[in-house]
Amino acid sequence: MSSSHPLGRVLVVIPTYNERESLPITVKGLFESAPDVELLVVDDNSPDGTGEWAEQLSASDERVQVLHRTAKDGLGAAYLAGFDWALARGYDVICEMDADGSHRPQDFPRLLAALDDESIDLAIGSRWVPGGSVENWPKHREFLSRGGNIYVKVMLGLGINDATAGFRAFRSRMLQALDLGNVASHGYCFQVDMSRNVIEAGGVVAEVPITFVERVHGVSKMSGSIVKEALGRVTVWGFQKRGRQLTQIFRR
Ligand SMILES: Nc1nc2c(ncn2[C@@H]2O[C@H](COP(=O)(O)OP(=O)(O)O[C@H]3O[C@H](CO)[C@@H](O)[C@H](O)[C@@H]3O)[C@@H](O)[C@H]2O)c(=O)[nH]1
Repeated sequence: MSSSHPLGRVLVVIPTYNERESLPITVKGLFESAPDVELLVVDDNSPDGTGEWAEQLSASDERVQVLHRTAKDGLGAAYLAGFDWALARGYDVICEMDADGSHRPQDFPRLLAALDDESIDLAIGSRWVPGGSVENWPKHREFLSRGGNIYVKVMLGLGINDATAGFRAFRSRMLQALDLGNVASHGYCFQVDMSRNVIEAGGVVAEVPITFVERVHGVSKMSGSIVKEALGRVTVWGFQKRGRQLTQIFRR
């Protein structure tokens, strides 16, 4: 299918694990807000039938494709599979969006519009910039997200306020310039990993304020191991960065 979107062919990748109730609402909202984009659902063999539902939709809507994976293997691996799929098919813009309704479809056109500026390589829908907000998010999650982003800022100095955000639009040329085979993060740390890779490759990031809404259906896949992975990797990347800086200073 060829899209008539002014930015070219735009693909939204939605990773799913047990989102049977949320996904139909999200997809309906997405196509109401942006009828000229395409959708790839990357499902990790959800026991609740999410993948089957997406497959049925795909049969009746040519804008929708489904990538079935055999088992739950984390958000990062699902997105990487989706990016590979999309890059092999020549999309111009590749987006990330959660299935659970946290990313409001009405914010999506504003997110994409950030790429109207040719110099922007990645647009991030951000909770932690002026105008951004969260609704009904449990206090401990807000604390974790705010605290995590402060830690990322201190350790990595990326200049991004919401480096863990999962509502994103990448220009494909940016993804092509990255070594995606080296991105090993499984959980939400994947978002920090991608932010870091984009900045280190010289990419330009814009943050667009969004309202992040706590899901109504289903449950978050957040876990202790996801937090541990993020803490561990960000700490290692931070020390590696400082090591590189020190080496440069001593070489002068
Ligand atoms: N295919 C697949 N999808 C997954 C997996 N784990 C999670 N997902 C999907 O990834 C999306 C986000 O997962 P949630 O578990 O709903 O995330 P959250 O708790 O709302 O977390 C939000 O905050 C994080 C921290 O700021 C963000 O990093 C994350 O993107 C999201 O916005 C959902 O569509 C969910 O089904 C997995 O192992 N496999």
